[in-house]
Amino acid sequence: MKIDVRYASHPDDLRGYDTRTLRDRFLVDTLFEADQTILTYSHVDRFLVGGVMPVAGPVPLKSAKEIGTDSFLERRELGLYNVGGPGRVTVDGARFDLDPRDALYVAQGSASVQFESLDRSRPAKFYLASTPAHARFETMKISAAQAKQRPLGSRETSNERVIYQMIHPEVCRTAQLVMGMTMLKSGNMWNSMPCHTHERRSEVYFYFDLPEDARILHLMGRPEETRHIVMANEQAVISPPWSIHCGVGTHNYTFIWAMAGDNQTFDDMDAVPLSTLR
Ligand SMILES: O=C(O)C(=O)C[C@H](O)C(=O)CO
Ligand SMILES: [Zn+2]
Repeated sequence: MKIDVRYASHPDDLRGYDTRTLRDRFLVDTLFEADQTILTYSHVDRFLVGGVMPVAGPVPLKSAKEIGTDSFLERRELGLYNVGGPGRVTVDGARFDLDPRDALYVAQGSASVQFESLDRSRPAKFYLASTPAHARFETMKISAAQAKQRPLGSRETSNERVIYQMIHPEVCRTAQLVMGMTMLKSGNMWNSMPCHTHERRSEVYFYFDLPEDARILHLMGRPEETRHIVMANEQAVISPPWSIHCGVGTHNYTFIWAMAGDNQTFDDMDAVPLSTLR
């Protein structure tokens, strides 16, 4: 298991960041390596994000000194998506088979979690997001068909997309974690534009379904002082509570968003008028 620790930063710090520093602080550039658990521990809302790609055999989810408990989920909850081939997650002996784009919420207090691929020639890739949890709720598998779907945007503004709210209070109860998937329609490149902030919550975006030679320009920073991070397929980016988070691709793509903080109110966003962006 590998864990990279990221500290929280003050918005004013961004003024002095060069490209390398910006990427080191916010970009999670590698999530999947065969039979490895690759995690990033962010001090922003104590988010843990990462990936597991089991190839040779099952991979267990282990705790670590950075997490500070005997088992990973002793004081945390976990949301995950399969973005690879067919896979299986076993939680305290209960098996959950996940097709591509299926999600699983794993309850706080679950003692053992194990990941495996059902077809070694097409390994499963599990994208994980975990946050501290004060209470235990039900472990639950959620497919895109069970999601609360919210179509948004238009072709004219190149942001026609569907938001699939999956680990969301109306679908699956959690202590604080809220997760979903946004799929852009073909020919549409912009996500989350017009953009927003929500100081009550922080967020992590994980981009996938992007061709290898395509890129996304992810925008972050305070609305009046923005920066961009050039991102490739299957990379994630941490958005502190003070930051906008939106992007434009050279091709359409899908992304998984995960939020944690003071509320679970998806629509509690502070819209940023385009005229104020700098
Ligand atoms: O496409 C979008 O717009 C989104 O998916 C927005 C994210 O869900 C988000 O940032 C929620 O706060
Ligand atoms: Zn947001």
